[in-house]
Amino acid sequence: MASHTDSQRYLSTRGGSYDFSFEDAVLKGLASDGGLFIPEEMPSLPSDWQTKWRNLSFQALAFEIFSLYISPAEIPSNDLKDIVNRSYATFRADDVTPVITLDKEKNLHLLELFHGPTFAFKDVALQFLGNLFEYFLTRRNHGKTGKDREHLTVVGATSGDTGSAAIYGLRGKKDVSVFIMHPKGKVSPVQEAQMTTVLDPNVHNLAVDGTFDDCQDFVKALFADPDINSTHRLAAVNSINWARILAQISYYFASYFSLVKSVSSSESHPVVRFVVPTGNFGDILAGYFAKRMGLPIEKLVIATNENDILHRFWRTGHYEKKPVHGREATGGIEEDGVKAHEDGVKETLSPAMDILVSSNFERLLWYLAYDTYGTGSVSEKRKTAGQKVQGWLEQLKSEGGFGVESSVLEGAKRDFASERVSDKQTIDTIQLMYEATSGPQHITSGSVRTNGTLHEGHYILDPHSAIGVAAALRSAAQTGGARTHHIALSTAHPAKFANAVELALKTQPGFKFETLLPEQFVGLEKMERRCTVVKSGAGMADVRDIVRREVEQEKSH
Ligand SMILES: Cc1ncc(COP(=O)(O)O)c(C=O)c1O
Ligand SMILES: N[C@@H](CCOP(=O)(O)O)C(=O)O
Repeated sequence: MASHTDSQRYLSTRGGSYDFSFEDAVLKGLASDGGLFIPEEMPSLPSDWQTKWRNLSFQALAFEIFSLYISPAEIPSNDLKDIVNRSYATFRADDVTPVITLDKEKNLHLLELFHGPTFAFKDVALQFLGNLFEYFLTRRNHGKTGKDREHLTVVGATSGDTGSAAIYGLRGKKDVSVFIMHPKGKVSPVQEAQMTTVLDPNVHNLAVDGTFDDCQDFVKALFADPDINSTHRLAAVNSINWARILAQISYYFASYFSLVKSVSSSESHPVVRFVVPTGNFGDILAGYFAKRMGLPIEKLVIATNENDILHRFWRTGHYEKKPVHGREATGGIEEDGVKAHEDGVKETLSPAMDILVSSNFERLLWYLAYDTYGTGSVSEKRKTAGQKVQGWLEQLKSEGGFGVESSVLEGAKRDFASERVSDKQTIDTIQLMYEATSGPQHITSGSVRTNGTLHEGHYILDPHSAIGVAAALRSAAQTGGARTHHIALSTAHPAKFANAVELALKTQPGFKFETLLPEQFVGLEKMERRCTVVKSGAGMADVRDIVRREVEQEKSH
């Protein structure tokens, strides 16, 4: 086990690229063998963490957690504290990620993660990552001028939220250009406006004629391309970047402490399930790290929309882009009566989760392989895990899917459960929660904010958060409700998703969507925009040309 001051090293999930420092892992983003970085050691918590950390502020808690992964030799403690404090000073909530109680009888709580600059959970990690990039570059470029200065070309893919959070985390930062690809016409109007109205010269939006997965494939292809890598230093802002996962671990601990402090003394060790609306598997993976580190989480519940590759994996042990009939317990028809879609990604009312292949699932696969197949020394176990992951991902690429042995699936089920929530159930849940919360008295712990999520005392969920709440209610029914606390992660503000919210609430007396709009969104749609279109049929080389051209133009100004 690593201690507080050891230098944590990072390895690749595909077996290669060992022995990177935190700085290398953050600046490289993706390992050169195509794998994702994970820490060599799962750090152990201090023996007195429950008492020592219980009353810390969010910032102080984040600092303690980050210090288990980043040695002071890499980032001196005072510098790390300063980075953390600056990252969360931009949040509108003093406690950064408050917890509220939606249903006291059912012990259903909501972890509000949308109080950052772009009103989505991504801000928690991307404010931090933006400041980290700046810190490393300032240090590397000290005393350098002109061409000697290191310049980062950040490339990211978004289904709507990562893009604006990355742009807000990096706009105007010296020595950084940021390129964000979004699927054209498939993000919400507010999300599109949030990204494309940022006119700082270092911000470049690309609208790709395709899906989020096409954007994510372009990002991975650019990282694998020797040509662009010989001229540009690429960096990642998606959750393939380890720092994204690390930053998200904090709120699992913070919300656990909020809960412990709010429950009665007879429940000093409450049974807790976290329910996470899931797409790229980054958010829930941070919960998995928290659990492996020692946070007492009974289960992590994956909540998918109708793009349900992960839910099908937990049901069948097969990770397949297309559902394979006969493998589904119900022959392709889920128990909720919704037929699994046949091809590609489906456009749903929760667009930020319209993802076919979840990039961070690879990190979990590595741990499952390590725990299931590892024998011999630690390095032999790591090697075997890397080989297994490599084999599964090759199969995913060549055959569109792979299956795992039952022992691997059992390992996955030990820590996770899964639920799939249809569009109809999403709408029903927004309605249900609106009607069930008829006044602020229903929200009994944490700080209730007048940030637009309440309308005359009724709580308004965004569609992604509604998926988490729907899954939490099902899980509560299965676990016998009250004994288990469910903390559902609320990942975005409802004002970002007019379509679903209006659909759900248009018949509610007196409801007007405009009243939800935070002042930051008012008039956004009329502002000047800048965006380059990547036409259908374009390849990685076309995107590479755009990146080269726009970086050149930016530098010449
Ligand atoms: C609002 C919202 N909820 C949930 C998710 C899913 O999170 P993850 O991709 O980390 O699984 C995303 C994006 O991915 C999102 O933007
Ligand atoms: N839902 C995300 C998709 C990208 O996920 P990431 O967490 O890997 O950046 C988005 O909103 O862009």
